[in-house]
Amino acid sequence: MENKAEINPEKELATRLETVAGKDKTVTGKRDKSIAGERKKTEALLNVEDLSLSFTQYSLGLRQTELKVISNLSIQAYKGEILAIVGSSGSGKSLLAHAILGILPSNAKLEGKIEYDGKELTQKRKEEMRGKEIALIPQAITYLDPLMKISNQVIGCVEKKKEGLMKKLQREIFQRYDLKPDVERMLPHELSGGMARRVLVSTAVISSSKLVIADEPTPGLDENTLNETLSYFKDMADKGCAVILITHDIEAALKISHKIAVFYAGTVLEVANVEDFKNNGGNLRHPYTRALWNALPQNKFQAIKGHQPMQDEVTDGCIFYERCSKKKASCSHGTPQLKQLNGGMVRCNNAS
Ligand SMILES: Nc1ncnc2c1ncn2[C@@H]1O[C@H](COP(=O)(O)OP(=O)(O)OP(=O)(O)O)[C@@H](O)[C@H]1O
Ligand code: NI
Repeated sequence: MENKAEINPEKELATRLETVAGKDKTVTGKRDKSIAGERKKTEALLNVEDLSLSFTQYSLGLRQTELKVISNLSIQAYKGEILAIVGSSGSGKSLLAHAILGILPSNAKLEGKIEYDGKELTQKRKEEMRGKEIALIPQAITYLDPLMKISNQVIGCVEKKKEGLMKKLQREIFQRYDLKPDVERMLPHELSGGMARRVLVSTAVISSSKLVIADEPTPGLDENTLNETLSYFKDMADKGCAVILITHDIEAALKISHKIAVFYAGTVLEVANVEDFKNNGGNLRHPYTRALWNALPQNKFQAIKGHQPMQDEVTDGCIFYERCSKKKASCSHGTPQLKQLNGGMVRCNNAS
C-alpha cells in the first residue's frame, strides 16, 4: 500500500530534471489568493491535531518529572503551499519537525494525532517515509555525516541499478544550485555555510519528497543567498510539494509563504494568511502576532515586555496572559480554544 515512494526511474528523472531546470528564481511572493477557509475543502497532506509532547526527566537521579514542551498543537500543511512556522526560541518548532519525522529522543512522550495523506503517521510509517516522501532540511548543518562524501549523502541509499540515474540527477541539481562539480567529492568540513545549506536543500529535492520541512534554513545568509534559498522552497511548492518553513525571519516568511503559524510556548496562537500582514497588520487576529508585526524593522522594532513562559511555569489561563495588552479577567482561567476566524485560526477569547 505504501509503495508511492517507489520510483519509476525514467519518468521520475524526467519530471525531476524539469523541476530543477531553468526555473525563475525571483521571489515576488505572488500567489493564488487561496485562504485557509477556502482550502478547507481540500484534504491536508499533513494534519497535526492536538499534539502534546513531554520529556521524562530525573532530578538528582531520584524524582521523575514530566516536562511538557508542546501542548494542544494543531496545524495543517497543503500541497502546493508554504506554511511558515514562526515563534520565539524554545516555542517547539524544531520538536514539531522531529515529531513528524519520528526522530525524537527516547524519553519523549508524544500524544495526539499526526496524519499524512489521510492516514495515521505511525512511527513505522515515519521511518519508511523519512528521506523519501517526507524530507527534513535540518536546523544544524552538523546533521551531515562528517565522514561521508557529499555525493553519497545527497543520493542516499539507492539500488545499484538506479545509481547512474541518481548521479545524473544529483549533478543537474548541483548545477542548478551553483554547486561546482568538485563539491560531490568533498567532505562536509570542506564546505562553506552557504554551500552546506544548498547541499541540504539538494538532498530534499533529489528525494522527490512531497512534504519538505525546512528548519531555519536561512540564518546568517546575505540578501542574495537568502532570496536564492527562498526560491528553492517556492520551486518545491510550485511543483506541488507541501513545504513547512520554520524560521525566525518573518520578513523572509512573508516573501514566499501562504500561511504563517505563530507558535508560543509549545502551542499555536494564530494561523494567518500572508495577506493579513498587509495594511499594517490590521487583519491579524492575536495580540502576539500583532506584537511580532510591530517588532519588525519597518515598524520600528516595538517590542513588548516580558518573556515566553518556561515549561515549568504552570499557567491556568491563556498562555499569553502575562504579556497581553487586551486581556480581561476571564482570560486568567481556562485555555482558550483554537477557533476559526476570517479564513485563519486564533487562540484568543477576545478575537472576533
Ligand atoms: N531532549 C529534550 N529534553 C528536554 N527538553 C527539551 C529537549 N529538546 C528540546 N527541549 C526543550 O523544548 C523546548 C522546545 O524546543 P525546540 O527545539 O522545539 O525549540 P525551537 O522553537 O525550535 O527553538 P529555536 O528557535 O531556538 O530553534 C525548548 O525549551 C527546549 O529546551
Ligand atoms: Ni529550532
